[in-house]
Amino acid sequence: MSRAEPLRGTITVPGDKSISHRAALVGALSREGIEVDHFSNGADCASTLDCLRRLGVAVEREGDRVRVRRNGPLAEGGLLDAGNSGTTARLLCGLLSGIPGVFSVITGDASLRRRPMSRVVDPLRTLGARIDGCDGGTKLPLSVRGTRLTGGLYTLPMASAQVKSALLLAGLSAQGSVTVVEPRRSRDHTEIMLDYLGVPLKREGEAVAVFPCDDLPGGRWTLPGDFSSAAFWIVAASLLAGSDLSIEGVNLNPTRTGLLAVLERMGLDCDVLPGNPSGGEPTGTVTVRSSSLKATAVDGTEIPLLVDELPLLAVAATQARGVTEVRGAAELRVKESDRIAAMAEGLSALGAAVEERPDGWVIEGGHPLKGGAVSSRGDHRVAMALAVAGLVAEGEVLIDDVDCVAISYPGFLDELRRRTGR
Ligand SMILES: O=C(O)C1=C[C@@H](OP(=O)(O)O)[C@@H](O)[C@H](O)C1
Ligand SMILES: C=C(OP(=O)(O)O)C(=O)O
Repeated sequence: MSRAEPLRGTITVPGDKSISHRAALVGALSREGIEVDHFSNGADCASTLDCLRRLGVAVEREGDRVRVRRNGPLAEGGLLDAGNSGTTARLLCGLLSGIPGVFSVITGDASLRRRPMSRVVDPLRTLGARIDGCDGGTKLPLSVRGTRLTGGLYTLPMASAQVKSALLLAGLSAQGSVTVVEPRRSRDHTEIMLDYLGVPLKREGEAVAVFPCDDLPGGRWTLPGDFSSAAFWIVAASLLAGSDLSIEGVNLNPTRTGLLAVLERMGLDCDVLPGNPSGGEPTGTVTVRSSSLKATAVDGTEIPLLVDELPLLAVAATQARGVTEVRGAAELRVKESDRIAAMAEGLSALGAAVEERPDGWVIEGGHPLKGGAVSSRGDHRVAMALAVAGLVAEGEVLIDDVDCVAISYPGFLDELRRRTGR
């Protein structure tokens, strides 16, 4: 089979998925509402918009422009289907638990119904939330009977932007302030957005506090490209000889760009050109050239800054000189699939030397990849990471269930084929 063509020129990626969810949810708490351009075209954010429509929120979508506005009190939502989206389920759970008189049941697809929900249910219950669900409220479906929550302080046992954001959204309709303390900073898009819109918020180190606010100010802005989607192009360009690719208008929030720091340590040849901030978020252009990578070690302190990019880092590690070790990433076992097992299985099937650990991998680089049949396990990030591995494999790589890519990046595989010929 022919080799993949180098990646050259410029590219843009879909609007940030995490920020799109948040813009929609914040809009639902505002009579003025939000209007954003470059809203994510992924299925996860469509799930958030569908849930909000069911709650009687005014949602309009024209291409990648989305308007969301609170249209009177929220209606009984009935059954809210978060699909494959952990962010939708967990953030909605927080938002709805504080709205008196609104009863809803949040559910999701088979993957989401396996994922842990006690991480949001337990802290919300300490504020007085009335939530029940499968396995004692640890799994979806969850029933949420909205009630006036108390304020309080919650110290998170793990760095999780979803748990933090669920609590902050709940706090906006509580009786007193809600403070969340994280062991390490996770993505801070909720804080940045509330601050950008002028919602009172206090940040001190890893603590953030919100105050009751029954009608949020609205706003209009353009969302940056999703760094997690750009990441596939960054790694692909670094691995393909002769590449020189610029990804424009991408979010450069340091709580998201941990992969760049790790790859730079591995010898990535790249430039970052800052652009204009959008909605309070830093953005810019990332230019990547083919690079000769060497191994590195990543531990728990860095994990929150590249949690969704770890499957892709595993691919880069198979092509680096030396042994790369990723530790402290047990969270990957409770994502859309068990991403530690999925990548160990997939990359090993292609000839990589990958040892699976409870909380990561040990990967000996430099073994040439061959073709083969691999499983995405229905997980969008696994499917796309394996597609990037396929670019440098000697034979054809067949990935099952690739439609899951539409969860975060619907056009990815077509664009990859068009640009690389593979
Ligand atoms: O808040 C968010 O938008 C997200 C937070 C992360 O999850 P955790 O909060 O579970 O770390 C991340 O993996 C997910 O893709 C999106
Ligand atoms: C883990 C992810 O998303 P979520 O938790 O929203 O399903 C992801 O997009 O990689």
